[in-house]
Amino acid sequence: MSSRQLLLVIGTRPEAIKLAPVIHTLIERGHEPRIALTGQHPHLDPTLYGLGNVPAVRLRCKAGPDPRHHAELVAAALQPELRGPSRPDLLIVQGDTSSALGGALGAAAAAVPLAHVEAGLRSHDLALPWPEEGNRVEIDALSDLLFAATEGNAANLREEGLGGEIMVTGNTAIDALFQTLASLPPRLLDAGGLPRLLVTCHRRENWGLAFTPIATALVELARSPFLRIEVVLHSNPAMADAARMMLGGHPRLRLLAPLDHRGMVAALRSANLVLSDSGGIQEEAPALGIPLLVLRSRTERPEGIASGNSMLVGSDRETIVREVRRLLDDRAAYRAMSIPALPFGDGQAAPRIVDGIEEWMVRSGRRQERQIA
Ligand SMILES: CC(=O)N[C@@H]1[C@@H](OP(=O)(O)OP(=O)(O)OC[C@H]2O[C@@H](n3ccc(=O)[nH]c3=O)[C@H](O)[C@@H]2O)O[C@H](CO)[C@@H](O)[C@@H]1O
Repeated sequence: MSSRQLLLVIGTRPEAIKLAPVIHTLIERGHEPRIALTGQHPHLDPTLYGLGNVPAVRLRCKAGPDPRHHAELVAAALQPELRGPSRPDLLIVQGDTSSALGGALGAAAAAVPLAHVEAGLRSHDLALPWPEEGNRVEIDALSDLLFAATEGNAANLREEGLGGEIMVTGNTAIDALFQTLASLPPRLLDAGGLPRLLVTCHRRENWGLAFTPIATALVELARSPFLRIEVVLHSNPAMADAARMMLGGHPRLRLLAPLDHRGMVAALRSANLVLSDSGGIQEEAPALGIPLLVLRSRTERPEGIASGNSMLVGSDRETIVREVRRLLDDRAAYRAMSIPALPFGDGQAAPRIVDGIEEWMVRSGRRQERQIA
């Protein structure tokens, strides 16, 4: 079975975090996967995710202002890989980036079967977030294998009547979270320390001027000497520059350079409250039992809200300030949001995904044998 070729597309940090458990499981089971690094995050270092020894092809497709154009660049740059002597039997993409869409378009053009990890996420609004919602819809429609993280995600796919095979696996974000947690030293109790508010913000709808109400809310919250606020900057300069300009130099607002996954999980684990528009953090915070206020007006991850761990606050200054203060003042409301829950998976998504891939390979091998006979 290991002679079958598997190629996984990775463009950004979250794709590396979420595909690493799948790649490690494939290797443990004797497969020899390869990765295609698209260049969307140009400084992405595979060694940080334990992927240093995985054969990699670098596509060098820098992301520009037009994500569709980037997807098309990735699709074109993949063609020699998809049509040459190392043509994969299956191309695997994850999530909703333009790299993932590029992988899917490239696979379709070269008639290479496609698997989508984290299929079926839907906000049901193409603008929120743009372009990710449209990317997901398009990738799912092109996929032969659809690995849905939750039953809700699978139901979204069934409603669309797609042709691919659907399997509910959990999200590999939770596998990665548990693995990273296991590598951290035990948490020291910060007895008597000030409550910590951890903030991340990078969605396109919060870029530039749209970040102003969020920044104003943080400055207002920072008036309290009884709160520590830490803002983790994103590697995207558009976001980091806006945050530095609007928040830099404030004595009670610490701006942190982007963290590696260990650093981020450690920061999440020791926060009292998180404010974020990140998809991955919406999955991780409930598992850690850290209340999360989501800086978006809609989410494709309603499971975190249903489990009581997160709440949508959008980007309205007043709502953000009110909800942060309420949770810090109202012990019962805080406690209700801090019960750890696993609505996105139990940490065993990668073995289920690899089971699905192996079963699919056996079936497709039989189909090919029948065609030859
Ligand atoms: C619309 C949407 O929701 N799209 C998502 C988008 O990604 P995102 O919004 O989740 O992106 P980020 O917030 O950058 O990443 C999150 C991960 O990064 C870790 N992290 C964070 C800050 C840091 O300084 N250091 C870190 O290590 C963090 O703990 C977490 O694991 O693309 C993914 C791939 O396709 C999709 O899966 C996913 O739907």
